[in-house]
Amino acid sequence: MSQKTILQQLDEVLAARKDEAADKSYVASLYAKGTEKILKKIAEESLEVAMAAKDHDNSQSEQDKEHLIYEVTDLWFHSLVLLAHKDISSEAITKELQRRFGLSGHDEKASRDA
Ligand SMILES: N=c1c2ncn([C@@H]3O[C@H](COP(=O)(O)OP(=O)(O)OP(=O)(O)O)[C@@H](O)[C@H]3O)c2ncn1[C@@H]1O[C@H](COP(=O)(O)O)[C@@H](O)[C@H]1O
Repeated sequence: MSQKTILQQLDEVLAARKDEAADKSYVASLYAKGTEKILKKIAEESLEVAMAAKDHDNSQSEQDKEHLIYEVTDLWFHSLVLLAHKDISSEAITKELQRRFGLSGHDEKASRDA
C-alpha cells in the first residue's frame, strides 16, 4: 500500500479536529472562532509572505529564502484549515491543479474572454 502524503495526513487531522475542544487544539480553536477568524489569519499570513519575499529580493540570502518557505507554509496551512472548515479536502485542490496542468494561463484567459 502506498504511503499517505503529508497533505492526506493533514486532511485527516484537520477533519478529526472538528470533534476536539478549542482549548486542546489550535485548529479546533480556529473552527470555533469561525470563517472570519480563519480569513484574518490567511490575510495576516499573506502579508507575511509578501514581506518575506521582498526581504529576499533585497538580500538574496539563504536565510530569507528559508523564512519565505516558513511563511508560505503558514499560508498553505491556514488555507487548508479554511478548506477543512468547509468540508473540502486538499485533494479537491490537487485535482483542480491537475485539471489545469498544461493549460496555458494566457490560453485559459483568452477562452474566458471569447
Ligand atoms: N501545521 C500546523 C501549523 N502551522 C502553523 N501552526 C500554528 O499557527 C499559528 C500561527 O502563528 P501566529 O503567530 O500567527 O499565531 P498566534 O499568534 O498564536 O495566533 P493568533 O493569536 O494571532 O490567532 C501558530 O500557533 C502555529 O503553531 C500550526 N498548527 C498546527 N499545524 C498542524 O495541525 C495539526 C493540528 O494542530 P492542533 O489543532 O493545534 O493540534 C498539528 O499536528 C500540525 O500538523
